[in-house]
Amino acid sequence: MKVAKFGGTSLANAEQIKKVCKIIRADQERRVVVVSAPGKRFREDTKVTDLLIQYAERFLEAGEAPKEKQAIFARYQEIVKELQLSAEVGGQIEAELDTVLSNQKNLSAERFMDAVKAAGEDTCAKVVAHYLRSLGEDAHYVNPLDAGLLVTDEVGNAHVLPEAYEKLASLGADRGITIFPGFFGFTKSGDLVTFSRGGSDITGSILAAAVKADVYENFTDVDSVYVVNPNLVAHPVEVKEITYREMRELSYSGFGVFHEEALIPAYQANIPVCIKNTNNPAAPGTMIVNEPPVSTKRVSGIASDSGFCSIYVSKYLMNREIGFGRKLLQILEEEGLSYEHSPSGIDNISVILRERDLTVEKEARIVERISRELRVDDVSVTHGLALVMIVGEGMRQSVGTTARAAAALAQAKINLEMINQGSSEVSMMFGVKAVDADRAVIALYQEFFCNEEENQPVLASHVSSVSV
Ligand SMILES: Nc1ncnc2c1ncn2[C@@H]1O[C@H](COP(=O)(O)OP(=O)(O)O)[C@@H](O)[C@H]1O
Ligand SMILES: N[C@@H](CC(=O)OP(=O)(O)O)C(=O)O
Repeated sequence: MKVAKFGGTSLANAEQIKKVCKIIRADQERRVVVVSAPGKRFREDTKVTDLLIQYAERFLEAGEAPKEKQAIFARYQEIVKELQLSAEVGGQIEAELDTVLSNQKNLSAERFMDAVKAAGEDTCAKVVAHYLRSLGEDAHYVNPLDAGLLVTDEVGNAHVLPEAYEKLASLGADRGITIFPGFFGFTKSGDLVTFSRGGSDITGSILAAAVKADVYENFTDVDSVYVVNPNLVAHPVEVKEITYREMRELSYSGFGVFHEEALIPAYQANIPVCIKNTNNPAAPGTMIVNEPPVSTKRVSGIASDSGFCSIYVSKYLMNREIGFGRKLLQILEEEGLSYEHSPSGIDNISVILRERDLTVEKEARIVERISRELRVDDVSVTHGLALVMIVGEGMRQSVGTTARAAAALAQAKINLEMINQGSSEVSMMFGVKAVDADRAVIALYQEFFCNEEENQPVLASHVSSVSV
């Protein structure tokens, strides 16, 4: 059995939904289908999820938001009309959507926001199920509450609870085609909570693990994952196969094509993931697998993400001071901050954080506490950083990758704020000024992918020899 997830771009309008349904009908193994909310129809368009957020913000501010509500209804009305669903079905779908948008009673502002956001996927799932039925298929919408998709109570950032998998397993035995809305689940007390943005990928992965699917197909709008963001480099090299570990690093570092948290459920259940194109389903796509291929390129991908800052701390003989690292991280913990990376030297350490988590007040308090409580020689904060990551299982087997990357960046006149090799040895991180990030990615792409000889395949670590 296959679990197929279709992203917002695949469901942006009636024409796209028709393509999606054709894909579902083309393979009887596609029995569990996860859908996102309609995405952008063209570059300047607004995703339905963003329209819903605008609506909820305005509603919470003014007690009503008729213009914003109409924009949402208009998207679904157009889809319902072009799919030639009956007026009765259209009316029912609209009434159910209206109930969610108008019902703020007994809900806190943040719960209302999550309920409204989730209505994008929920309504879309109902539309797709109705359309498939109009084509004669035995398709049914399933609500995550009834199915048992239990999640933590972290509004806008839920995580699946382990007991959800057992409950969701029975979806595999359901008759016909299950159409399941992505992006949200329910707490044990029955409150709706959404995953983080882009989280329909996570729903698909959870369902694939729960029903022990043969493959989790993730349909989007590109033929494959590319070694670099295709918005940055025209027609970059395609990735045919990539490991969970490489993809996790690259998703974390900015590959927007697949949510970074979506790999874990599939990985733990050993379900291969295939990224495919709704607009070109015949293309083989990219397989995300457990082991690297027998011969693997040293670099599998290059990504970058901005919005980081670094707290630099130096103190003579820091290496001899037992508990220094713990005390430093404890200050961050007490300020409610998680950290991303922490490169260190003998007398100094840097802690990299997401900038959005560090308010001006928190920063001042942290700097003051580090100076006073840890009696350091120097503490400073650098803002506006981007992390550029080169990732590849083959890096473990090859020497000189860091030197080549650093030389390529130097040649492009990009100043390195820091270098950090991931402990797994499949990634190398370069901290650069955010304004230099795109140039850095392009320079690294040219270094590792524009000269084939320079990125010759090396043997993967699990392979001791190849027979020819
Ligand atoms: N390395 C990459 N490979 C492929 N696509 C990428 C990569 N990095 C970023 N993207 C972008 O991810 C987009 C697909 O993700 P997204 O817009 O979230 O799709 P969906 O609506 O299907 O969820 C692509 O159109 C592409 O612009
Ligand atoms: N619609 C939600 C969840 C999602 O996964 O969307 P998409 O498949 O368009 O990335 C969002 O925009 O965040």
